[in-house]
Amino acid sequence: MKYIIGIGGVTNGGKTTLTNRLVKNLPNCCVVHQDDFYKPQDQIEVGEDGFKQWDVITSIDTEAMVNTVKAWAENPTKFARSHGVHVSPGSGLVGSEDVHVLIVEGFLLYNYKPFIDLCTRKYYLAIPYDECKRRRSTRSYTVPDPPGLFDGHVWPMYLKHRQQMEHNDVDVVWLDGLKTRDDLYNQVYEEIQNELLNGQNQLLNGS
Ligand SMILES: Nc1ncnc2c1ncn2[C@@H]1O[C@H](COP(=O)(O)OP(=O)(O)O)[C@@H](O)[C@H]1O
Ligand SMILES: O=C(O)c1ccc[n+]([C@@H]2O[C@H](COP(=O)([O-])O)[C@@H](O)[C@H]2O)c1
Repeated sequence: MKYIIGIGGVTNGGKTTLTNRLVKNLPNCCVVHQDDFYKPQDQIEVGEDGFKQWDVITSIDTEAMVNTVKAWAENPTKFARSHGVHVSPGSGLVGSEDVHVLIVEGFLLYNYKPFIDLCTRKYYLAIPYDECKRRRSTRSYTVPDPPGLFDGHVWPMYLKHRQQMEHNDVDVVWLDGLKTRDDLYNQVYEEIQNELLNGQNQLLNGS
């Protein structure tokens, strides 16, 4: 059985922190990071505002990302092994080779329908403006933020994409990124485990 879990939401909402912990603890779990699909820097457009437009969907090779997710779905065992993920042998119960989980983590996951359609469950981490700006100011990206980028580009694009997602009625599970790391992890881990158990029970009951 295969489960694709999206961990989306605002920049610095805690997506990577939550993802890293889930990946360590879920059975046969692989991960895809949306940031790894950024187009080369010279292909990132400069907007009328003078900023490089990092926070728009066209800056990401979404097709390549979806193809990677599909490659996992075609053969999760092969994908896991080629990405150094240990695959546990088993009998069909949770924790066995028959259960495979892929976590896809990124800030613009739910504005691209081909990806939305692949997801079993879609989480969305949100934090308020002040906290987001504070966390972002301590972060160093491969390309450092120029002065004014957060207020001039990052936050307005976040609001725009979030509105678009809500307008399209994407059925996300909202997560309050102000909760502690432990609380977030425990909530999401438990929900995913329940989903895996339900899937196993349905299989055992033949439904
Ligand atoms: N639940 C949390 N509470 C407080 N700080 C957090 C929490 N989760 C992550 N952080 C911190 O916020 C920053 C961004 O976290 P990260 O997981 O990299 O976010 P994202 O992947 O969403 O950009 C890091 O400094 C991280 O330690
Ligand atoms: O990863 C990169 O190469 C990169 C280069 C420039 C900027 N970024 C920023 O990465 C942010 C998304 O990643 P994250 O982990 O903060 O959700 C987004 O807000 C971009 O402005 C990321």
